[in-house]
Amino acid sequence: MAQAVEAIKHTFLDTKKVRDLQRDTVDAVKTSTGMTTDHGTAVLDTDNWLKATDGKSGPGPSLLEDEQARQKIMRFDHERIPERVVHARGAGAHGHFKLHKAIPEFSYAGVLNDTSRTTPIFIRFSTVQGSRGSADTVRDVRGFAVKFYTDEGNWDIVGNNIPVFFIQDAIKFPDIIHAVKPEPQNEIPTGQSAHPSFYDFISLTPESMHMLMWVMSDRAIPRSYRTMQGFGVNTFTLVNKDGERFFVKFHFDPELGVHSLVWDEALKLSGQDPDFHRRDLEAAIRNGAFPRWTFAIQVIPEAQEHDFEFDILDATKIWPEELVPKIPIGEIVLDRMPDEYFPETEQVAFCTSHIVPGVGFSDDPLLQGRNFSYFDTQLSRLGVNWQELPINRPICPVMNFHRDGQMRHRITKGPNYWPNRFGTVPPQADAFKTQGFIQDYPQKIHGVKQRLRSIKFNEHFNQAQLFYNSLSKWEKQHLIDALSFEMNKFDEGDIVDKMIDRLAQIDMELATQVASNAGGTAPKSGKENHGKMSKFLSQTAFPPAKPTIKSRKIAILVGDGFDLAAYEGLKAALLSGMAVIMTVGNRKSRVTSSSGKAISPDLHFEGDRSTGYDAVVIPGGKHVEALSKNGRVIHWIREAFGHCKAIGAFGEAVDLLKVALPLQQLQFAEDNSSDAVVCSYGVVTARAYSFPSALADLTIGEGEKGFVANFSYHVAQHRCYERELDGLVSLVAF
Ligand code: HEM
Repeated sequence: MAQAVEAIKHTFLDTKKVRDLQRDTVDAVKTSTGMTTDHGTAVLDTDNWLKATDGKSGPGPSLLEDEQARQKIMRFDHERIPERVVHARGAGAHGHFKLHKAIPEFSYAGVLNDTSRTTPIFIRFSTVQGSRGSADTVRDVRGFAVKFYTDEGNWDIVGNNIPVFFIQDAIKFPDIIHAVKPEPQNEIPTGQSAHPSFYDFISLTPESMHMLMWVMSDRAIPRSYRTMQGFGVNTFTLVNKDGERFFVKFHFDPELGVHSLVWDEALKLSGQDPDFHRRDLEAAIRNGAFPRWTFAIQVIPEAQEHDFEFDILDATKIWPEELVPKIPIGEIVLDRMPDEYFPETEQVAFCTSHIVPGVGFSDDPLLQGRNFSYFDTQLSRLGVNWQELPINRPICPVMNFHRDGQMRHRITKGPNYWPNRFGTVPPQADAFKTQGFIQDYPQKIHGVKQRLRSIKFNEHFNQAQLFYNSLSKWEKQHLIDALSFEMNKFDEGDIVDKMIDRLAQIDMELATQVASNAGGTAPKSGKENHGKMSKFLSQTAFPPAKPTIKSRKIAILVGDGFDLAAYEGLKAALLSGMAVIMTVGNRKSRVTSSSGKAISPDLHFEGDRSTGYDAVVIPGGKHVEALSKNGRVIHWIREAFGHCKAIGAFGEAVDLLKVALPLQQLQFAEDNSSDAVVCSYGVVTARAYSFPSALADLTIGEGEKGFVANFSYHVAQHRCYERELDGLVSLVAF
């Protein structure tokens, strides 16, 4: 799908990492050099292999001696490297971190204390299950991995968009991943957990049930990487100058609020635009709508480790914000796309073991295993010198006696061992001490070796219940629908029944509905639901800071005879709110307005679908007559309605909506002489209309004067799920 975007000039921050990468960046377009081999000699012909010929009857065999041809083929033969064993599909972007609030009381880390710094970052978002070529919008956890290039070394927070994990101990990671990846006998299904192996495993692994609730919720089908929360998941520690230690969890909250696709839309997008999320990220950054997240921490002093009914080192548990409030301390911003995917996004390598002084690990058994796994996997994916790659190397000096190995880049003069007679490159313990810091926190440990888990790790359902109870009505229904969809995909009834029994330990109503939908046996008994709720778990708890249409994608539908003044006024008003506007017409070549002037739409109805947009709007004009008889246009409107998106129409176009959505419950503007705006289930209509003259002051709000103010408000609300709750969606075919 072509996605022309309105180009708005923007600049990225020129950070130390941006400058560092320039050392290894060349611009093929600007170079004055002609083509050369890898060893620098001139290439004369890149189209014809050197052939033996008698000079009369044409070319004979290709000659092995042709070094240039051999090099070209051999280089190509070895272009691929192993994809990541998990999180293979991803998209990355550069940006920076600004600390707003220093936290010396918790940590002496420079990056968490110096508010004057701009710390460069690189983020890679990913799906977990699918291979590199799988679709973006599958139901899956999303990776949210952040590399901070701090002045004290690289710090990686390798998180997800879900705050808990499937398993408690890293030793089970290969099992859960084997179970969720495609079935071993046929490599089916790609990018999906809807298969018996996954449900077999989790029905036998009750610690997975909390995470399962999150994965079956709308969190696992985000609208955009830009509308996801990020969570460090594991428990880390912070140490302050006085040697006091704190447990910490890391959070990223999106400026745009948390917003998801609906399942039918996600399924369709997997085919219509498998690159939906990476395209969205790139479009936003190139348009200057830089994605932003607040960086926040939750902190528990070491002495309070055992004060909770759950174990704070258990990665299948959250720290409810009612008990441990989040402290916002800074902001991350993404403002630059990579110049080349492979050397940056593919070769970036994150390690949970990459922390900076002032940040430490905890005994979280999942984290401890991760600290081994990431470093280890980079060895086979990238080789032993992977930390020298431009995207991975720190911006601060690196100096040690690690040497050699494949693809060693750096040349170091002098000794390669310690101690040496020059006293060169000493360990920095003394320097640390004189600054009053401790590098290795003297943590007390138990004295017996056993394969065991903490007793509190045995409780698996309280927080699964808390999450389920905290969802809005529509979120609960989506979760039930998701489980019903997934378990519809296989016939192993015993697995379904085992799952129903597990679900009954969360909520009887949930289990009963899924059993009915997925053909399982209705549960007879379960665990009592404690009924507790948290205010911070539903997506509805994370609206945008203020209503905005910034970076939202809006389609304006037009056909021959559209009202040009109305179209131009509408477009200008929406652009002033920094929305991304695409005009979709009955063809891409010139569509003529009622005044005779023509425009060239960005796309045409057949070549695009409503799924790629946040909202659809139709200006008035005579085009309405033809559009009302165009099945594809009717489908555009019905599909946007079914996916609960804001829909707007004004002037004659209100009649088009009445044809497309003939539902008694919907109200439309009727009085041709009035500019009153009618908002009904996120469908916004007005007969008479005018547009704001001072476009810089686009007002957004329900009940404000004017069509655009009200339409924009409903776009800003993301979706109108009341349509589902009141049964309107099921009345429309889409
Ligand atoms: C808290 C639970 C976990 C979270 C939040 C998490 C998150 C992530 C993320 C975001 C990535 C992708 C990094 C990138 O974009 O390059 C990743 C990759 C990976 N994870 Fe995890 N993971 C978790 C648990 C584990 C565990 C328990 C293991 C193994 C013991 C593990 C092993 C791996 C491996 C091997 C990769 C591929 C890394 C690469 O090739 O660069 N993960 N994980």
